[in-house]
Amino acid sequence: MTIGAPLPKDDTIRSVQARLRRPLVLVGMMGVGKSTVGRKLAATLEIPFADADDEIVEAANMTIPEIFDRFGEDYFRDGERRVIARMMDSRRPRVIATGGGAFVTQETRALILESAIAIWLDSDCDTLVERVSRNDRRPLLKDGDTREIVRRMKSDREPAYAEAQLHVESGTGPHADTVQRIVEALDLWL
Ligand SMILES: Nc1ncnc2c1ncn2[C@@H]1O[C@H](COP(=O)(O)OP(=O)(O)O)[C@@H](O)[C@H]1O
Ligand SMILES: O=C(O)C1=C[C@@H](OP(=O)(O)O)[C@@H](O)[C@H](O)C1
Ligand SMILES: [Mg+2]
Repeated sequence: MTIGAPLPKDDTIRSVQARLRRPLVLVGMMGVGKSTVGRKLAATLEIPFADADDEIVEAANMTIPEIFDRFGEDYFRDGERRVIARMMDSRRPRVIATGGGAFVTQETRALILESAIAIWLDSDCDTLVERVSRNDRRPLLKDGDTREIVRRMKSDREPAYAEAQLHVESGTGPHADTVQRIVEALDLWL
């Protein structure tokens, strides 16, 4: 009997670990699960995890809503690009979760594609809306109807996300299901 979500087979994990030579960078819409799935993916592959948003907060010594409020989105994107550029300096394998807009900035996207393996995590709008509604830490959602903003943003951003090397569904099941799909996609791709 299997209890809980399936985990990738040990030999698949070991085979991916042995062939991984670059960081894995999770990209995709806010609420898709980059931060939470990313942490679990890193634990599964026994490699370090970092969240670019956390590094921006640390570097600026301000929360993300404070940065948007005081300096605006362009300033945030510039800081995000610099933080991610620094993170790409080391090519050692690790998992990096980005904020949803990072891969949409052309220069940041080019940096990631050159140095890492980008994995586009994708969910339908209903799932995204449900997940982002769990907290109010995302400044781009504060003015207007969340469903409408998410729908428009997803459609605007999809051409950029589609440049990622891998595309993996982050469905309504447990996080471990998404981790399993990522490991399987890497096993085929590497
Ligand atoms: N199967 C799942 N995959 C990803 N996230 C999930 C899943 N189930 C629930 N969530 C939740 O969705 C919310 C958003 O996840 P988060 O990792 O912060 O997304 P992101 O970093 O992409 O904005 C969190 O509360 C997370 O626990
Ligand atoms: O999609 C975006 O533009 C943003 C997503 C957020 O990160 P998550 O994708 O982790 O929510 C954060 O970087 C900021 O609020 C902007
Ligand atoms: Mg996140």
